[in-house]
Amino acid sequence: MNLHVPNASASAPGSALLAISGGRDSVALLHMLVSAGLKRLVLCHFNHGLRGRESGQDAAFVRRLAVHYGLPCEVEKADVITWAAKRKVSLETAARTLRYDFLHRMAAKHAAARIYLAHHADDQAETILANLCRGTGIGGLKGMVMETNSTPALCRPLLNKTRAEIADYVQKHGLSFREDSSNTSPQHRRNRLRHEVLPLLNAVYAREVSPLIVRLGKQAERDDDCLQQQALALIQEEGLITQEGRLRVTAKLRSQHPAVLSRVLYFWLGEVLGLPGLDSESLEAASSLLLPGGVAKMNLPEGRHLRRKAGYLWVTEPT
Ligand SMILES: Nc1ncnc2c1ncn2[C@@H]1O[C@H](COP(=O)(O)OP(=O)(O)OP(=O)(O)O)[C@@H](O)[C@H]1O
Repeated sequence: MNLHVPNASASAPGSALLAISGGRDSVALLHMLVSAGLKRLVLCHFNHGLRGRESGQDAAFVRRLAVHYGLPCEVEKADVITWAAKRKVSLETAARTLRYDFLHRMAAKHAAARIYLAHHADDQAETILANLCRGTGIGGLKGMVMETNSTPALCRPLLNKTRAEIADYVQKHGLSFREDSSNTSPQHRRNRLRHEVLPLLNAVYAREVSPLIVRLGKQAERDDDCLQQQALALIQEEGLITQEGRLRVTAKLRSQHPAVLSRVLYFWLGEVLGLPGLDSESLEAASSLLLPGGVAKMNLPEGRHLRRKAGYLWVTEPT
């Protein structure tokens, strides 16, 4: 299997982490990364403790893999259930948040510039479909990116490979891995997409729909990048964002295509002000505040408000 592995040369500076569950995909990626010559790899496993004894056995399996490959290993356990209950979030959200927090701490500890994840094309199709059903804009249609610009970068070298290709690889190389019993539980929406929705779509359209969804994701990424660049150039040229974090409503801003407008608003509200829970619907509604004579106030998630007055938009915090 041809795999593009950034930073694989043995002389590359710094180390990299592999987020490893012990499942088929991350075990395959471990084998590929080592085969590609990546030497300074740290295996990182997060024990969510959600599957009783099975969770402990996964962690023990990953430790044995690390010994087998002669690589360092970090394992951490957290009480995901209590954490989720305290913050009133779903177990899935809590598990993801705590796992990424662990991975970022480990990246700092090992001065790692990259975190490898074993997401593949079928995961990508499920992610895009899930985003679609939650009410995404084009941004959500992009799904996951192969490599983020962040530090540390999140790298997904398997994103173009299908689950079947990875299964073939694992079989060909005789790799053993852990089966996750929760991967079949219909309690998780993700599993229902995987085991019920996608097979039904395949049957209805008499073809594999995942590659089509992945292709749409790539097109969305390209088009969205172009619109984002236009929006960022406009923000800079016009000096749209003030030091106090307000948005200047200029004639040039108002004359923009709605696709550019919504990206200006997303950049301002999401990236600069860091507001959570912005979906395409609220961005569209926010665009209407830019129109002369349109509404001058709208509700934002978490009790905030967006207001327009005297040529500026700004956000008021909940009282
Ligand atoms: N417990 C964990 N500890 C560390 N990394 C994890 C863990 N669970 C998942 N990951 C990382 O996140 C990626 C995506 O997670 P996902 O839940 O889709 O994978 P999985 O089906 O549990 O495992 P795998 O991808 O290894 O078969 C994994 O490929 C792996 O890189």
